[in-house]
Amino acid sequence: MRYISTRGDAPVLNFEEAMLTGLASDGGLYVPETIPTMSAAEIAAMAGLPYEEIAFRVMRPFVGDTFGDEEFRGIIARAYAGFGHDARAPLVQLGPNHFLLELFHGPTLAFKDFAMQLIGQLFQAALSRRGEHVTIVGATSGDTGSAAIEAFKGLDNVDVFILFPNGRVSDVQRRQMTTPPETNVHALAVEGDFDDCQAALKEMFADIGFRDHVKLAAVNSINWARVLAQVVYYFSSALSLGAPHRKVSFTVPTGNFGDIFAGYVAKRMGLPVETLVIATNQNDILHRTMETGAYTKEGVAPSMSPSMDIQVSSNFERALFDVYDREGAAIAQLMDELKSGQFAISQGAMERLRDIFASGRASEEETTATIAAMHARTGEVLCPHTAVAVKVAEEHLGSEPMITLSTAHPAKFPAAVEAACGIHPALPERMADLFAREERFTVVPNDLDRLKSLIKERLA
Ligand SMILES: Cc1ncc(COP(=O)(O)O)c(C=O)c1O
Ligand SMILES: N[C@@H](CCOP(=O)(O)O)C(=O)O
Repeated sequence: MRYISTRGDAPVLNFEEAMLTGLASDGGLYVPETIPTMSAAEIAAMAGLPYEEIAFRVMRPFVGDTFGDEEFRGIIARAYAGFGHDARAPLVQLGPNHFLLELFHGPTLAFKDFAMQLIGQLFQAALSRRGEHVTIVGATSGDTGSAAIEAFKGLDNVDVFILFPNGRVSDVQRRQMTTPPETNVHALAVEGDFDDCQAALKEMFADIGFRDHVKLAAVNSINWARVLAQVVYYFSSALSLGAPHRKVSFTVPTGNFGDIFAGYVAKRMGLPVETLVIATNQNDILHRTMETGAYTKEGVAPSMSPSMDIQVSSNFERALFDVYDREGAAIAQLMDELKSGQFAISQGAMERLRDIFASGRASEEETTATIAAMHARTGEVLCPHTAVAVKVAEEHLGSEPMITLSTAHPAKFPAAVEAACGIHPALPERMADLFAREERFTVVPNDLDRLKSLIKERLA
C-alpha cells in the first residue's frame, strides 16, 4: 500500500513512513493511492465478530507489510483493552429509526481514544524497531490533546507538545491535559483559537530545518493512521444494524472533518452508506460550503461544543482531492486561495460532494434545547457535540437507520449539560480527583517563533 499527497508534489510513502511523517512536504495530507474494497460477502462475514477482529480485517489492507498479522493483532488488542465497554462502541436506540453510537468509553471519554490508543501502540512498535525518538506536536480544541497525552505519556522515545487555545476548552478537557505529571508531556496554552494552533503546527512542518531538528511527528488527523482507526466503527455499527443487507446513514458532529472522512472511506470500501450528514455548530463553515459552494472563513465564535469551533477544516482537503479527480495541483491552488480567506469549489466537484454528503447546523439555543428534549424523551444525557448532531440527524431521518455519532461523554462538558437538562454528569471514579490534581502548563503568545524556541529549549 502506497500513500500519496493531496497536493501531488511529495514523496510517495509506505504506511509506516506516512504515519511517522505526518504532514506531506508539499503541505498536503497523505491518502492511500487506492482505497481497498471489501465485497458484500467479506463485510457480511464480520457480523457478530468482536470489535478487535473487525478492526483487524478493515485496517489490514491499509497497513501493507509494516506489521505482520500477529503483531498487528497484538497492537489492536492492547489498544482497546482499557476501554470501559465490552462492545467498545455500543449502539443505543434513540427512536424508531435513530441510533446513537457511543464513542466515549475510552480512557479520556471521547472518540479520539479509538485512534489515539491505536497509534500510541503503532508508534511504539515502529519507533522501538527503528531506535528513534520523535517530537509529537499536536493542536487541539480539547479532545485530541487529552487523548494524545494519555496515549503517549511516560514513553521514552516520544516527547509530546500539545497546543490548546487558552480559555477555550472546558475545565475537564484542560485538566486532562495539564495534570499528567510525566515529564515528556508539555501542555502549551496558546493565546489564540484552535485554527491558530493548527496553523502553527502546519507551519512547523513547513520549516524543514525545524522539522528535521526535532524529528517532528503528528497525531492530529493530519496523520492517516488517525483516520484509518476511525473507519472501523462505521463498519461495526452498520453491521449491528444489518449491513451489508441493509443501508444505513450516519450523522457526524464535525469540526476538522476527520471523523466524517473516515465514514466516507468506509463507504468507498464498500459499506452500503446512504448519506453522510455533516453536523456543525454555529461555526458552520462546512454547512455554508455545502449550501453555497464557497468555502469562506468568517472567524470563530466560541460555543458550548468547543471541540468543533474550527474554520480551517483540515481533512476537507482529502475529500476535495477525490472530488477533483485526485488532481494535486488543483488542490494546491485552492489551499493557496484560502490564505486570502476563501475559495470557490467547481460545480462538478460540488455535485459529487452533494451526492455523498448532506449537512446541517445547530445554534447554541438549538443545542441546549436538544439536550433537554432528548433527556426528557429518552433519558439519554448528551454532550453538546452529540446534541448538535442529534438535532441535525432528526432533520435527515429517512427510511434507512440513522446512526448519530456520540463523540464525547457529557461529563467533559458539565456546565452546558447541567444548564440544559438539570443533570450534573459525573466523571468516572478513576477521574474523580481530577480537580484536586496539580496543573502544569505554559501560556504562550500566538507566535510561531516563540513556540518553536520553546519546544527546542524543552527538548534540550
Ligand atoms: C467531542 C468532539 N466531537 C466532534 C469533533 C469533530 O470531529 P472532527 O474534527 O473529526 O470533525 C471533535 C473534534 O475533533 C470532538 O472532540
Ligand atoms: N476537535 C479536535 C480538533 C483537532 O482535530 P484532529 O482530529 O485533527 O486531531 C480536538 O478535540 O482537538
